[in-house]
Amino acid sequence: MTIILTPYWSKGVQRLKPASPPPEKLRHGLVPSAFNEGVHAERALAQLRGKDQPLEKYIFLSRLKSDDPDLFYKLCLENMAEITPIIYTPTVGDACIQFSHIYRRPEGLWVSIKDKGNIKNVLNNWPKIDKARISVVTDGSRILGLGDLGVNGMGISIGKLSLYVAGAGILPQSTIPICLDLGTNNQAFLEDPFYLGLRQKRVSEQEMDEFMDEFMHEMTQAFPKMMIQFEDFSTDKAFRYLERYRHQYPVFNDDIQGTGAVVLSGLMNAAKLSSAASGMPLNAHRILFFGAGSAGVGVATQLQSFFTLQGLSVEEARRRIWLIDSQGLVYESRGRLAEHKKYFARDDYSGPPMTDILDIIDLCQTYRPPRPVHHLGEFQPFWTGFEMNLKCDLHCHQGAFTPEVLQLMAAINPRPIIFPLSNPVRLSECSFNDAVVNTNGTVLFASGSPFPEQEFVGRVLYPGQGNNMYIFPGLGLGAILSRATQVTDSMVEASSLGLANSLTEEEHAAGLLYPRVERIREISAHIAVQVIRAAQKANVTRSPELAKMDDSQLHALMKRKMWNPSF
Ligand SMILES: NC(=O)C1=CN([C@@H]2O[C@H](COP(=O)(O)OP(=O)(O)OC[C@H]3O[C@@H](n4cnc5c(N)ncnc54)[C@H](OP(=O)(O)O)[C@@H]3O)[C@@H](O)[C@H]2O)C=CC1
Ligand SMILES: CC(=O)C(=O)O
Ligand SMILES: [Mg+2]
Repeated sequence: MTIILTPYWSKGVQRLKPASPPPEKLRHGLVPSAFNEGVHAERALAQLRGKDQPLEKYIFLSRLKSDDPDLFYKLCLENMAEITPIIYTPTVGDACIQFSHIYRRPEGLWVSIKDKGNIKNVLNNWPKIDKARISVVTDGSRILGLGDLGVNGMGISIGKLSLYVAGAGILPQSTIPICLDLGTNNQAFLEDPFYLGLRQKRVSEQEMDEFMDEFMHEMTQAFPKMMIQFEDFSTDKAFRYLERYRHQYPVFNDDIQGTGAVVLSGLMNAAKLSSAASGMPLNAHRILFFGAGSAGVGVATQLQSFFTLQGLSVEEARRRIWLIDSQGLVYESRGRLAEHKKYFARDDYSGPPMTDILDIIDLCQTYRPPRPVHHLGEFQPFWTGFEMNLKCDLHCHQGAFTPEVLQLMAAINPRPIIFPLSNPVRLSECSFNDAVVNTNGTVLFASGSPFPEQEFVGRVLYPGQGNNMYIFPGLGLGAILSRATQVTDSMVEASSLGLANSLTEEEHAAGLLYPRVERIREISAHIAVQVIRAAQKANVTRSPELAKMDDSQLHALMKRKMWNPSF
């Protein structure tokens, strides 16, 4: 039996925790005589499985994490496929909606607009200041596809950081979930007596800019070794703050860049499978996005950059992208467009607004570029659509990929690539089952939240999970260990290529687009090595000693640095 301190928020309070192996003299009388750690882990798993509702499981695990982090992470690591959907999407979506109701004890840092001018002191209250390495920061303004959840968004920062620990072996004490309380426009929350945030509407853009400038400055002062992940800011803020700080601080936006990387990776593997049927390389595809927000435009940007590496001109690459937003096809002459949509807006369509997805697919399919483009398959009569989006207040668009859409995709593609990436599950644009049935089993599928495998005419088909959770743990680990001063585009791209080529023979043979989640640590180590190499090339590292290591030494270092639960 060892004695450990309870987590930072109740400094000074001591609590007993069985540890392995328990020294006999401390142990006697403090635990039941037949207590055994192995059995205890099984007991905890049985308790978890005994709960009926996903939210109850979430609450159980959340309590377990604060009582006994070693046991919590042991269970996570040994049961990744079962536990990830509880601590992360989809259940974390319900947990965020209910956060103020299920709240039990503090976890993470809360910085509010009332702290403006005093943020330094708030950050300095963090007890493990010298250990801090990674923070996930949200302002709760666009949590998953659930809209403005105000400070309830803390649940997403907590969930992502649990995956940093489980998926990349970051020390639990090195993680800081942060929620910025800048008000909320969610009226139901403002009227909810249990709501944990300020009772005020969101502050103006100017006020938020001033707050963010102070916050970012103080973060790097208080935590000089910190990497910052921006998470689930609403579209305009996501783009604005990434641009504002990315060249000044080590920061990346998970929804724009992490999603760009994970989707490019899945698409590369999907294109290999589809090209076996069509002979068409990835850079010859046309990509249709359902949703033109931070995720859609983030992925489009990542793909465009990849296409240029594959030999397309910037203009040719741009023309591969088609965007749909809430008003339909995004094109220049449609009228005023938000800044982030302008670059990919079509300039070769000027008719009336197109709002029907089937019509847009037709237009995209029959589109011919203004100038002939040599050997890249531009004139092949099919395209690939993959799609994403949807906000919470738009529940009617859940299931936007109707049977007709799926059937049309299957009619024009031997292996249609369909990625319904919206989270959580209930906002998915289609289910795996619908995609399989309506494409006669030919679909190459990845969704944001997990779906079960399907049997189809005697074969088992596996859905992919195209979720940035495959990227950020490895990207963050690489950035932390190289002590990167910035997160460059090349580092993000390296994470994507690292993920794409991390599948085993067996995973390729099973037709998977992403590796099995049980291998997440191995994958994160692999990604981190690629990220470090990219950081070195870009001259943004502060760890010169890593440059002297070859890849296998670096890989071994990653493994050594990973924290393991001591249960
Ligand atoms: N799988 C993954 O790893 C990730 C998944 N996501 C998921 O993607 C979804 C979107 O995220 P994000 O892009 O950041 O959100 P944003 O709010 O930035 O963008 C949403 C986009 O959807 C469009 N839209 C809304 N309603 C409709 C509609 N009825 N028809 C067509 N388009 C519509 C919006 O149009 P308009 O611009 O006109 O308002 C906007 O372009 C969320 O569900 C999120 O959980 C996000 C990040 C990663
Ligand atoms: C996965 C994720 O980051 C999102 O849905 O916002
Ligand atoms: Mg997100």
